Amino acid sequence: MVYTPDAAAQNEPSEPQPSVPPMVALSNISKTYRNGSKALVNINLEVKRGDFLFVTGPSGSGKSTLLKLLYGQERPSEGAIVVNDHDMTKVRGNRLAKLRRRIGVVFQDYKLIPRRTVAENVEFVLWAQGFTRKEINRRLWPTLKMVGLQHKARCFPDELSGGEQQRVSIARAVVSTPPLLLADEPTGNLDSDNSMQVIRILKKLNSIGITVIVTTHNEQLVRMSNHPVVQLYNGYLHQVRR
Ligand SMILES: Nc1ncnc2c1ncn2[C@@H]1O[C@H](COP(=O)(O)OP(=O)(O)OP(=O)(O)O)[C@@H](O)[C@H]1O
Repeated sequence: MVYTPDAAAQNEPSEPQPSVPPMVALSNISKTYRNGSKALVNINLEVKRGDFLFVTGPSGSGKSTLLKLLYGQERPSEGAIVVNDHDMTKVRGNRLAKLRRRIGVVFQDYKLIPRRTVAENVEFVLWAQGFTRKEINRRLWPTLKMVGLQHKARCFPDELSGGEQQRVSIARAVVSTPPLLLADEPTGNLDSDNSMQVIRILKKLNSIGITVIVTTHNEQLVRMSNHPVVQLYNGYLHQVRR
């Protein structure tokens, strides 16, 4: 899977080329929820293919809303969103479902299936996408190894620590080698050692060419890295570090 040459080549980071469209482009995006809550105001943001971006900001500043717009769970009230060459304001139904398979998503609360083992949780994504048994096996083990959990394959989620559960959810998000990975507060429930481990894995995935966008309010994690940072504050976006 992620570490085989073919998968890596598929996502290979490339030199900046003016003709290559960005992975994510938001133009004048605003989002007001039905109750009148203004979550995002006039956001302009471009994320190039192969980039690693931190989105920071206090609670309620619009971080999760931004990611929800990127994977099509919410629609903007105004503006244009293009993700991996698709206009997210227009896609619906089956096309949206298909598009979402090309976006890995990691959540703060893991969202694992409780009665399925680690291996089954990760395999499930591939089954749902119609992969063959042979291909599932080919992808499963390198992915579990990448997150350091091959020895926990037969465990159930409630037999794992929080950090391990989060690593399963990362494995599940990337086992189908999506070109884009969104992680919404992936370290929110973890201590600092586990947080660092999660960020290291995300960086490793980025190094093989996956575009990664991570939201966090953990300033320490952001300071320890040299990746670009944007900050949301009351729905407004500011560039903090390029
Ligand atoms: N489904 C919803 N309906 C109405 N308002 C919402 C909804 N989801 C979020 N909001 C509001 O939109 C604003 C931004 O919320 P969002 O969850 O995007 O912030 P956040 O930065 O991710 O916060 P946190 O760090 O606490 O998760 C908040 O004021 C929130 O109350």
